[in-house]
Amino acid sequence: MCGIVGIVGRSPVAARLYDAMTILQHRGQDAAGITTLDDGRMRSAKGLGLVRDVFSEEAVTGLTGEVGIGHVRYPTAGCDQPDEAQPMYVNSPCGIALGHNGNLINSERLSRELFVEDRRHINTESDSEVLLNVLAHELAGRTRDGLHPEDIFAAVDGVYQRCRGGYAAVALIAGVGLVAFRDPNGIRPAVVGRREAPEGPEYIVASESVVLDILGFELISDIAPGECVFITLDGELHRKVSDHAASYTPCMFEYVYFARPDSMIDDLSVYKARLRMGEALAEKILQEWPDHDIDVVIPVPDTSRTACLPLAHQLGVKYREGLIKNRYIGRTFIMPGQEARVRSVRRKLNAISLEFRNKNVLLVDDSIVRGTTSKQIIQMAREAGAKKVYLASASPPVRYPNVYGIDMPAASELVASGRSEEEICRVIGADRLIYQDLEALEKAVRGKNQRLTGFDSSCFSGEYVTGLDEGYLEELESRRSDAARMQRRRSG
Ligand SMILES: O=P(O)(O)OC[C@H]1O[C@H](OP(=O)(O)OP(=O)(O)O)[C@H](O)[C@@H]1O
Ligand SMILES: NC(=O)CC[C@H](N)C(=O)O
Ligand SMILES: [Mg+2]
Repeated sequence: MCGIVGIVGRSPVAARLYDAMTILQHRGQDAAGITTLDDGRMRSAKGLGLVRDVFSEEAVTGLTGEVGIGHVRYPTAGCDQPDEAQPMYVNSPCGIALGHNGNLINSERLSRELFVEDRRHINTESDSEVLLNVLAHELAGRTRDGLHPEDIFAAVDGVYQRCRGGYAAVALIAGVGLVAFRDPNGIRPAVVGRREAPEGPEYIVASESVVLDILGFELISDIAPGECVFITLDGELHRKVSDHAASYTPCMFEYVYFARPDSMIDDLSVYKARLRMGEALAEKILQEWPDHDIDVVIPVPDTSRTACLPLAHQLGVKYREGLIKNRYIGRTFIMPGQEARVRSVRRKLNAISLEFRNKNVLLVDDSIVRGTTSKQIIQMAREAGAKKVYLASASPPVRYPNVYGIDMPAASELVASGRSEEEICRVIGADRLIYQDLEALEKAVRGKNQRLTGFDSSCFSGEYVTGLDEGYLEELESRRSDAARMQRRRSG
């Protein structure tokens, strides 16, 4: 997953973009970048690593301008090359910089088309470079007397017709303004907000509403599926939903794991959704296992905490923080490479023995993906003296790859792929394993929201809202599995 932000301000924006990116850091830890626009000139700085490592104070000060965009990256295409860091830039038909969250499922074909038909050269393996070039090509036919809102909307319509997949993007167009758009199914999230500055209104676009809270902007709304938001350099806001809008199916994994709990996505509080996930899971446990012998409920920090508290409450069992997290180690799931992920779990989590010794413990996690975390913490719980170790997951078994912006491309790496729940339980070494049902999860997340068509729950159900070309998943696995990546690295 990646994080995007864009601001059309009335005073320099670089420091605010920097702050926004630190707020979105949980969405991508591999690379970060900012591009600003100052008097027709784009200024850019980007690099590999966390936001605080990429930007010195001088670097931020050098990014002058009252309009700009920022990006934090967690790759789903290409790898961790510096030239794949975003925002990316093209200079034809005018200066355009773009930051993208998501993943295109037809980028190979588009890349060939761009080369052969549109005479554009793609220089990296990044699908975001493809998206940027499609946008640039669509704008190119429409720049006769400058770019007006209708031209921008028509160009983004062209993007919707050509680009399949999940995408929320923010682009800066020199001399024109800031453009943001969201894929026709609304898979990836994006919101727009406003703030009254003494000099006039300022606008912001971001992946998550928490950025607006902290930077003092009012949330106007989510960007709708298939909607384009265009803010001119004078601070005029234009919006249009395309006829190509298809469904309203945000990514379920945002609510389960990715987003911060203090964000609102598509009118749903992530925090409340997680509380309801915990309640629903408790109901299932009580139904299937009324005579359970759980002595204590312990969350696997951080993300599962919100769901774990109401779960323990509903079971009538003590909630204890028995696993302590080292706050200086980032999210392990989004680290590149299985080796790094395995090492990090142990360095990141440690058990407080007295909460485990001679007890039947229920560990609660938000999700079990590769099983990296669960295998290790179950072992840790046993070493700390637990009598029985049970595990509950607030989401169903992850059996299918994600193709819309979360880097789980290979079914063979998912611990639940092709396995029954009993087999998974054995593999991770638990005494009992309880998963949330998909129907209960969707009900818990949706709450009373009637606007959504449903969710993209493909990693749980294997049903992909955009449909997939025959052989796509096999090709993705052969290109992006951990083994394939290691092999590529070894052969230079
Ligand atoms: O089965 P796995 O492949 O291990 O993936 C699932 C785990 O990874 C995530 O935690 P992570 O450490 O990334 O972040 P968190 O601190 O936000 O929970 C998630 O919350 C699960 O704990
Ligand atoms: N996780 C994401 O949103 C990744 C964006 C883009 N596909 C990249 O690899 O840079
Ligand atoms: Mg976790």
